[in-house]
Amino acid sequence: MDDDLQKKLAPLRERIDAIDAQVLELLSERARTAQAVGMAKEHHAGAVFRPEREAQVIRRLQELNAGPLPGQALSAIWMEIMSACRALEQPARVAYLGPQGTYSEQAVLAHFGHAVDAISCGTIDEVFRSVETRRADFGIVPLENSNEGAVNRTLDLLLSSPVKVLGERSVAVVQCLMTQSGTLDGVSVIRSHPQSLAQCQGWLSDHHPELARASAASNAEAARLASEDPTVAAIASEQAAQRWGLKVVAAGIQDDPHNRTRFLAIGHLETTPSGRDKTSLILAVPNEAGAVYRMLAPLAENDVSMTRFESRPARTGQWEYYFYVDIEGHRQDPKVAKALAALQARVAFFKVLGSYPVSA
Ligand SMILES: C=C(O[C@@H]1C=C(C(=O)O)C=C[C@H]1O)C(=O)O
Repeated sequence: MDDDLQKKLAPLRERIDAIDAQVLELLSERARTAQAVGMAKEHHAGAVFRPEREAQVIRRLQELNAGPLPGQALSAIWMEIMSACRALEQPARVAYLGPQGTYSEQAVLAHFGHAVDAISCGTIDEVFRSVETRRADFGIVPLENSNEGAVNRTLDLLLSSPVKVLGERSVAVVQCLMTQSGTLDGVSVIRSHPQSLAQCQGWLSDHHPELARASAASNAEAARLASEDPTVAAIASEQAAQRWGLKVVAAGIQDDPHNRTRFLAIGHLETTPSGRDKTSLILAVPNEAGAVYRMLAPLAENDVSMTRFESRPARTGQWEYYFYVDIEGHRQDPKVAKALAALQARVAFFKVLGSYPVSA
């Protein structure tokens, strides 16, 4: 390295070393304090993971932040700090739709941090079952994709399962084309989950109309298959490429550059209000004129905003539907509580899936 540069860097690096030592000292102090919280909770049989508190910690730091680090970087750093502190109390066991390298795994790490026992499941049903039987403390399930719409299996299981929704996490979907060699030489087929193939169909038709497309159980499974067969290319996340030792041929090939998937965190916890929350409900009304209008009136009357409305056939063969409704606010907020009480009195079916912090 050139001498001049060396001279400039040496004192700056010394300064960084000194700062890191201070940061470490403070982190250790924070971890000891979190352990004290853990002991108090154990004494009172309180839950280790408190989503509303974690949301507040991150929101407060976002407000305090004067830069230069962007807010997103702070959130990611503090998520890991809290994850490590939590793990001193007890590492969370989190079930997700595997295998490793799926966007679901990314959602686990973004929502709970890396200091967790991530349990890979073969199906969305298995994720729910793992939480219900308490093999896992929490689960992460895909709810909707900004391109492809709702994940129906998740909607159906939310209806029948006793688990609660305790958080949401949106993950940017960046689809990558990958092979063993990093080129498409000798490749005859592109494999991926059908939803991912659908998300990239414009790009594939423009760039590689000659290559056959075939479905795989998951993107990560497609990557695994490609790692065993040089004639297979996979569409999956960059993490899957790393996991299976593949090279990326093209990145960001999804037709919509803003493609995102929203996941829900499920478990047995009831969260308390964090200050900015959402409540998810399932409702049904008799199949008659004006019923949906009347069903929703208590929300408007109590000034509660609806942020999502989705219907799903009730499978009675009668053209009846379940409505999946998200509203702003926590079920313990007075105006939400009032709206929900009025709503419950007018519907044929009423289920609160949970109230939880709006994700940053
Ligand atoms: C330390 C606590 O326990 C966990 C860890 C947190 C943290 O590290 O800040 C926050 C909430 C909990 O998930 C707490 O409840 O305050």
